[in-house]
Amino acid sequence: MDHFHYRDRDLYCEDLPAAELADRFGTPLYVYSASAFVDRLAELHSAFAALDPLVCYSVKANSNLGLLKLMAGHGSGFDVVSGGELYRVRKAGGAPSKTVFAGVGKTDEEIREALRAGVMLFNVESEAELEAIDAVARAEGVKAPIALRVNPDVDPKTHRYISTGKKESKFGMDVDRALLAAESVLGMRGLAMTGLHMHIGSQITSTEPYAHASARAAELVDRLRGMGHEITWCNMGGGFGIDYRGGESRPIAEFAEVMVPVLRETGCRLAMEPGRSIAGNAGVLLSRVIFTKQSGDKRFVIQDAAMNDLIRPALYEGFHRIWPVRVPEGSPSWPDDFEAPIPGTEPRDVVGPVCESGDFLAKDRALPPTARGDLLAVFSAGAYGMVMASNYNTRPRAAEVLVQGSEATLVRRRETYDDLLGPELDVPS
Ligand SMILES: Cc1ncc(COP(=O)(O)O)c(C=O)c1O
Ligand SMILES: N[C@@H](CCCC[NH3+])C(=O)O
Repeated sequence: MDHFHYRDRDLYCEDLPAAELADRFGTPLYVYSASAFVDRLAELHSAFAALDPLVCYSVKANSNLGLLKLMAGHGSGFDVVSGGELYRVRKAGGAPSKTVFAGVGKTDEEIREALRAGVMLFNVESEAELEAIDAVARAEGVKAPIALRVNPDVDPKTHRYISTGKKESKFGMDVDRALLAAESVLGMRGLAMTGLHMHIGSQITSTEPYAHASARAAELVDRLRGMGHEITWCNMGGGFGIDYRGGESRPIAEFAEVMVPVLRETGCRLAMEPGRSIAGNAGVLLSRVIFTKQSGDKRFVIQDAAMNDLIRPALYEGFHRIWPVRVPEGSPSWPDDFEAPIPGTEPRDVVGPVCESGDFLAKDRALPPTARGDLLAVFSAGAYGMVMASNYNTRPRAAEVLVQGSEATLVRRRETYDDLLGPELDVPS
């Protein structure tokens, strides 16, 4: 099922018209399709079934409590990178025993909390971190289950800001260092190395880097076992790319095709940490046009979603398809190709109200004529959208709504100005 689709000229999320959601909950508004989350989880499970997989949904992509609850209810595990994310997972009823904890800078306090919660694996990113976890675990009288995060030195051919598996990355350890570290783990009483971890980057749209990484992983599992480590988990991270423009992603089954035969040889269970490939196309951001204007030859659409709501265009030159919620006559209800000329459109910059020239959602984008009050939909906004939102310009963060069939549940209300005062303290005069 196509979770977001046009019926005639109106955008729907599952069985609900997007315009109705915008009227009911206000804009800007993040709209998520529950079925999109659940279907994608099922697709991952079935593609990798031969490896008895545990999908650890990467909370950083979208940490809305309602969504975490939905995922936990469907048996998902979680990938967290902070004490805060672990706290949210637990609040949502997620099982720590299905939760992996990554991050290059875990504090002793976070390590202790995670140990007490009983996380499934710490993904360890440096020698210094091994020592820290060992010390905390011994003080707690337990053994911490760990996996070394190894950089297989493959180029994932993605944006440089979201490439992580190269030798020179701040994440993980290169293979040689990891092997030395693995030797030293044998002498650490607070650690039990039960897994191997890799994550090579994000928004990866070819299978080749995964084929390389899987081969390296299989080799390494052998070597670690040779040293005496009982490796039972192979965690290949996240990173599967999605369609932002349309047509660039690969089906999950194609990634599985290159990974499964290699990893099956290890006899390990597969853990994975998909974020974007689950959440990305399960969400859209709805906005309402405030004004239109022309400056020189440029036409601007000023709408109420800004860089504080969705920073990907400003930060990574991220491309998000934008199309009216109700498409006017004379334009296609859904263009086949957003980068080719589209009849009934003119190039426009879609910008927000924030006081920065970098506050844009799209530049020179083909859009049908729009007027004050019209609604726009910004697609593929379910991952790294709301989680990266801020209150810049003292703008309340958007509401989030979860749609299932013809039911809409508000899973986060729009912030009020009072919410924005937060824990800030009045300075005594
Ligand atoms: C260690 C780790 N796991 C999982 C993810 C999730 O990646 P993605 O959203 O691309 O699936 C990331 C982010 O790149 C990550 O750094
Ligand atoms: N925030 C990035 C992805 C970060 C990947 C996290 N390791 C994006 O929006 O594309």
